[in-house]
Amino acid sequence: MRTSNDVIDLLVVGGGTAGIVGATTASRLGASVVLVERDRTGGDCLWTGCVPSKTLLAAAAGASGPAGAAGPASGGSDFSTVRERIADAISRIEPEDSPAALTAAGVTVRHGAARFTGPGRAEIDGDVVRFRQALVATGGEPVLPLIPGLDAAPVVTSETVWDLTELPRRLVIIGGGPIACELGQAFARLGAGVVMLVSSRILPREDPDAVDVVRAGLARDGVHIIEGVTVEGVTTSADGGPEAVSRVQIDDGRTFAADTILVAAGRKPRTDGLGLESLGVDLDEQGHVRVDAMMRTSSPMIWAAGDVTQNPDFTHLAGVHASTAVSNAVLGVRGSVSRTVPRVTYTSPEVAAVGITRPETSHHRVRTIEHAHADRAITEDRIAGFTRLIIDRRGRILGGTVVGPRAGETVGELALAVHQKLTTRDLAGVTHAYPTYNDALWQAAIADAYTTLDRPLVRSALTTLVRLTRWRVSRASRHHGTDIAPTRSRL
Ligand SMILES: Cc1cc2nc3c(=O)[nH]c(=O)nc-3n(C[C@H](O)[C@H](O)[C@H](O)COP(=O)(O)OP(=O)(O)OC[C@H]3O[C@@H](n4cnc5c(N)ncnc54)[C@H](O)[C@@H]3O)c2cc1C
Ligand SMILES: NC(=O)c1ccc[n+]([C@@H]2O[C@H](COP(=O)([O-])OP(=O)(O)OC[C@H]3O[C@@H](n4cnc5c(N)ncnc54)[C@H](O)[C@@H]3O)[C@@H](O)[C@H]2O)c1
Repeated sequence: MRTSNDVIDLLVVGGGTAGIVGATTASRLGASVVLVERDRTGGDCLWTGCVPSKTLLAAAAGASGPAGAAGPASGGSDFSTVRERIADAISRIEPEDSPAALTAAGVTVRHGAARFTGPGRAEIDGDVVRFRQALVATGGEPVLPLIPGLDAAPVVTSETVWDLTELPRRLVIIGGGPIACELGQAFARLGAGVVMLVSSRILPREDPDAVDVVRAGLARDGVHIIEGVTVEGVTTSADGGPEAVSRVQIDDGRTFAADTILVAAGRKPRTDGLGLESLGVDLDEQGHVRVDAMMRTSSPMIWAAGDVTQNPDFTHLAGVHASTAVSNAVLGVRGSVSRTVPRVTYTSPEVAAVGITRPETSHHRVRTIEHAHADRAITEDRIAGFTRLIIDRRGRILGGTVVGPRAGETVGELALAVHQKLTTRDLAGVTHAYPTYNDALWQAAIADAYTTLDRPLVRSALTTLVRLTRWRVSRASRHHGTDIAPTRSRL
């Protein structure tokens, strides 16, 4: 065991989005920083998450599976093209997350698995490191539910699905969250037969009306969705391996054949074996590190960000939270993270949401613009969808949902409105370009702002203003000898 006498300002454990943003921010602020990564810097987002999944979706959009014009892209060569496209996207983004880029930003990168051994001390594969403060950014990993026979079946998760060299012919997906929906649709569009078995409904966090639109989109692409079921067991004729044919049984007795089973039934934090107990860091029942709004853990000088915490698993949140955590740590300030968190599921159509998505009191009102009334959607013949706002009695926008093409782009403006506590009058007063999809957001705001005109006080003030203006205009025109006043005033 080797011990360094240097005490570093910040030890960052994990080199995913949270670790990279945390380490580079702290270094920029002038701290001495060591980042430890046991595998590859870049983390889930780059290697097995956002980047490959969004590239897969983009590649599949051109294929359009059983229902689309282009027909199935089931040939091995087509799938290898898809794989190449994914590898290419990763390789183009990877340099930004590389050890070289981190080193250039002033961060010392160590390869190895870190473990805390006591206050201010950690071990990296046997070497002792001493630190003043630490950021825990070890992320999370897929949960494998306890289903009899699953361990002997040809199972992939979001970590291993990228290793498939052939397009599955019969893919059964266990789960119905964003991973299941995005990958399920992409594989169906590429030509795989896809069955999705979900214990809840799909996308349980989203507005049910929006989910209806997404569900119809998935079904149109050939995804067979069965919700509210329990997967009881899996039997496999061969012993794992790519040739294995499994049957997945659900609680009503039906079985579904699969050459590949994608388990996308939630994720769990990576906190086992980290030695957090030696520091007195509190974990929740699932093992997430508990953090407050300043990203402090229960142990002084230990901070955490990203999927390892109880906050939602999003790359944007991992980055923003890590930046807040290390700024607080290094500068001794007390910044808090915003509670306004947009999210997007990149199915076709996309569903995006921010803030509250349902009225929470009788004073909250809902404004919905169906995309059948949005001219851009009509011109593109993609009218399935809507833009919905939740508004308080003072007209402030509390949140909303957009489902339809490019919903993920519209939600940025909605997030700004929620974050800045803007009213529908504020939004209505901003000219939006025509015809765009976020024109629907503008229409919803205008429709709501107009309703304030119907309030008795506003109505009476407007009537008075109109009468006054009519009188002024008549008087001015008489003065200039261009009498346009009606012969009998309606005043
Ligand atoms: C299929 C899929 C699609 C996704 N799509 C999106 C999306 O479109 N948009 C979005 O916002 N989010 C998306 N996500 C979620 C997003 O990927 C994560 O929220 C994000 O990557 C979390 O970053 P992180 O830094 O917290 O963790 P990670 O990226 O998991 O990084 C943690 C790192 O810590 C390392 N590590 C763990 N333990 C140790 C240790 N003891 N010592 C040293 N190193 C250690 C790991 O090797 C890993 O590299 C997706 C996720 C998946 C799986
Ligand atoms: N576009 C994005 O931003 C994006 C994309 C992918 C993943 N992510 C992040 O990763 C997280 C994890 O995604 P996820 O899709 O794995 O999980 P999830 O926790 O969001 O959803 C899990 C789903 O699986 C179902 N399920 C759980 N156990 C089951 C079982 N035994 N049988 C059948 N169904 C079961 C649940 O009912 C739920 O529908 C997401 O919540 C999200 O934060 C984000």
